[in-house]
Amino acid sequence: MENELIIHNVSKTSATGSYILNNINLALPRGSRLSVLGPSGSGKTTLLRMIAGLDTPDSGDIRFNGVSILDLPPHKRNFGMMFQDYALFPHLDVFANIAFGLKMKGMSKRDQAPIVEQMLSLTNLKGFENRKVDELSGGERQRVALARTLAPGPRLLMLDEPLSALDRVLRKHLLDQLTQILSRLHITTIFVTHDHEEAFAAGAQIILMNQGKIVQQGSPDQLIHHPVNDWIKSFMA
Ligand SMILES: Nc1ncnc2c1ncn2[C@@H]1O[C@H](COP(=O)(O)OP(=O)(O)OP(=O)(O)O)[C@@H](O)[C@H]1O
Repeated sequence: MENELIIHNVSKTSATGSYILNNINLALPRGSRLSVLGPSGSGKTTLLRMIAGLDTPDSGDIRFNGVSILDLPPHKRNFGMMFQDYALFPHLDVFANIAFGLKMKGMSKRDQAPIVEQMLSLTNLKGFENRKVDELSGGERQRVALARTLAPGPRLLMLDEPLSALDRVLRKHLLDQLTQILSRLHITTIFVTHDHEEAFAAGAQIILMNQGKIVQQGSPDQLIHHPVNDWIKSFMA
């Protein structure tokens, strides 16, 4: 399958000279789902921010459909990113939250409506249009955030710890819901987490990061049964 996103020799160092990302190489086929797994501080969010255009590498290249995107500002990349805290607008209702990106694109309210309808149906939120976001449960907020991210039709979807704000008990259930929604979409997706179970459920391929490096890439089975070093063995245990 053709690779859609290519990350080539990407590195970034901090002001003190230590690596935040150390020679990252990655190729994602169109429609694939990748989980980025690693402990806190391993560089997962920085990698997403670079793909999104919110941060720039010191060296290396990021290409989408064969074209370098490093000079494109975030809004021109047409990628969707959902953050840990969802960053919803509490004073707006569900409809206005989902329509936000469409409004920013200058789309008329008339044209927004059918897209918002489609998103409400995809995320099982029909009937919630006029509810204020601060009256919703954590799981409902998560689905509003997903609907808002998907409404403008992004070419790539990035989810940064999408379950971390939720109750432990709810997580498994919501992870199932999230993966069901994603499997209906056929959109290339990158799912960042520090939780093995979430990583395995969300992506067919996993990259395991530590100290700014990809230490192993493979299927859940390869990571569990064939860890390439002792650090990975103990992290997976
Ligand atoms: N702009 C920056 N300048 C200096 N150091 C930075 C910068 N951005 C991130 N870092 C450092 O780089 C490392 C990687 O951070 P990053 O947020 O990417 O990790 P992470 O794997 O997403 O962690 P978490 O799971 O805690 O969110 C951390 O040690 C962080 O403190």
